[in-house]
Amino acid sequence: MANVLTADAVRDELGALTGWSGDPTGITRTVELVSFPAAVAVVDRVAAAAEELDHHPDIDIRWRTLTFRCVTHSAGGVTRRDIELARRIDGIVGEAA
Ligand SMILES: C[C@H](O)[C@H](O)[C@H]1CNC2=NC(N)=NC(=O)C2=N1
Repeated sequence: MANVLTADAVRDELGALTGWSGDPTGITRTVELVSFPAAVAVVDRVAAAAEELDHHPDIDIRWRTLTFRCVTHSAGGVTRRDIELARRIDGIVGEAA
């Protein structure tokens, strides 16, 4: 359970993110884009950010709706790496169509 955040810490971090919910087992955000290509373009940019961070979200793609889930699989819970990835995803989504 190395560096997995407590429930209180996750709650505090969620307050500074946009539209995320969850707990120490994982944090999730669902967004709707204007089209399927726009959603896939967001996924492509998130993929680049994930590679930069070497930290990858679980991604569910359903037409224009994307659901991102962040958890540090090797730690078995939410760590600071997930918070940073979520912050990067918020930036990408905020700039999207
Ligand atoms: C070797 C590489 O650093 C690890 O496999 C990384 C890759 N991306 C990852 N992403 C996530 N979400 N959890 C991990 O434990 C993880 N581990």
